[in-house]
Amino acid sequence: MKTAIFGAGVAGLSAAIELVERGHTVELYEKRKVLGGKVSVWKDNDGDSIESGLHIVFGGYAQLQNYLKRVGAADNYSWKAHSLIYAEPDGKQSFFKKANLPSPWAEVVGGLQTDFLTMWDKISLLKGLYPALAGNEAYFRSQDHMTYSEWHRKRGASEHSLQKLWRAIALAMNFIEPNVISARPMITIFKYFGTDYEATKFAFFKKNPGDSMIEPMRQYIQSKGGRIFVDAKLNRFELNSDETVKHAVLQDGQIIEADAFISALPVHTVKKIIPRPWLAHKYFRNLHEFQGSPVANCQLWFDRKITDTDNLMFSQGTIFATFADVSITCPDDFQKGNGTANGGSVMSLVLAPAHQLMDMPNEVITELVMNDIHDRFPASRQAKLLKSTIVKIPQSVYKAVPDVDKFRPDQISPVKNFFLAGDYTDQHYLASMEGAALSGKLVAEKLHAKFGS
Ligand SMILES: Cc1cc2nc3c(=O)[nH]c(=O)nc-3n(C[C@H](O)[C@H](O)[C@H](O)COP(=O)(O)OP(=O)(O)OC[C@H]3O[C@@H](n4cnc5c(N)ncnc54)[C@H](O)[C@@H]3O)c2cc1C
Repeated sequence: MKTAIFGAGVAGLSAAIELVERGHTVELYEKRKVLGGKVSVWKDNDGDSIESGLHIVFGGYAQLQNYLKRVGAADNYSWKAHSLIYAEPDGKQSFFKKANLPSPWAEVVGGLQTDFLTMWDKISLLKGLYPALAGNEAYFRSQDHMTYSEWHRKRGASEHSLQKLWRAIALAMNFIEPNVISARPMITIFKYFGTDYEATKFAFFKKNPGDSMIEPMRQYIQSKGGRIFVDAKLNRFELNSDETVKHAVLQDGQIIEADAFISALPVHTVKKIIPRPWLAHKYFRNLHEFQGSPVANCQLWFDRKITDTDNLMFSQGTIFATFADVSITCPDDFQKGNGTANGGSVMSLVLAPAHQLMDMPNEVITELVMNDIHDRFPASRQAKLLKSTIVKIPQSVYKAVPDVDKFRPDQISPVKNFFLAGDYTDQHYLASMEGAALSGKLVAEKLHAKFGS
């Protein structure tokens, strides 16, 4: 059984791992020179690692961690202290620290001790968010018709906690505001956050996601006989008379024959390559319901440390939503002696919401970022900025807006030899590395069940 997979992000790589292990002949085609998709990392001319985006592994990412173990990368990430850290003006920090108790007491006691919420915030949150903590999947799905802001206000939770606490979470999860994101993913996260201590721990890759995860995945797939081609852009599918795929055609005209074809492309690309006859199926037409979230990642190299925080940070009222000093959190890469790093901070910052940044010159964006950095990290005012980079992704993960969840497609399509994988396909996580990993597992299991090896 020969399977051709298009797209070497986490979804395509995960599907390849599963299929080579089941004895399939696997060929993986990636349009870029670098693997990993939204998790990709490459070196610039100075030898510095440039990330598509700062990436965190959550304790609840069981499937992703399973793959990291299988490919020999279980020691390539490290857990950080279990708290949400908010960078405040003038270098202050506020914390939501989980207490050392079983859930939900860890969260209740931690929440009550939090200094950046008022007593009214805390009481209204406890009362207002209860249905989320007690809810199940059916309840979460039933709330998908409204935005998170609507849900929050309807539950009587305070406006201050919405802006202070949950706005940062919405921006971190999906790069969109709470009055845009659906209530469903947010309250699903509350459930995890409020009831499962382990699920909400987070870890950083010791080097970067490329070296610590994508490279071991590549090596593993190739060691099992899988073949990976880069600079290999899928152009189109040509069909048999029964509308199954006859073969795929790459941009350079090369024809790819296989028994089964998996698209592990981002949803905005899949929409462009779906052959016209397939649009007779609602399954394929539904893909047009998805829009990508714009996001940008900024990296700043300083000549000295501007923070000593070894963890993810959030902030409100800044151009960046989540960020970290990767010279501290990812010590095996962004440290003294590597490229531009000279012992100073290397800030990696996710800029969101980012729609207004997509056409802005990078120098202007860097200036805006630096203003906020000076405000949140006063030590940076004495530091010299050695270098900055910006990566813009106009269409990253799909926008989890109200009523879009129901359009997430199953991995099995109505076309007998064509399958979908990707973080946007139907699995129980939002678009994320775990969602992509789950989609890769599901597509391989379903394909294998249908065809065998
Ligand atoms: C800034 C940022 C920060 C993030 N932070 C986190 C985080 O902390 N934790 C987390 O879990 N998730 C995070 N995510 C989300 C996570 O990166 C994605 O959900 C996940 O990586 C998506 O994987 P995927 O394989 O579904 O898609 P992709 O990564 O988009 O992979 C698709 C692949 O298809 C390739 N491709 C496209 N067109 C073609 C073509 N025509 N032919 C061949 N190949 C093609 C692409 O180059 C790409 O390699 C973040 C995302 C961004 C952008």
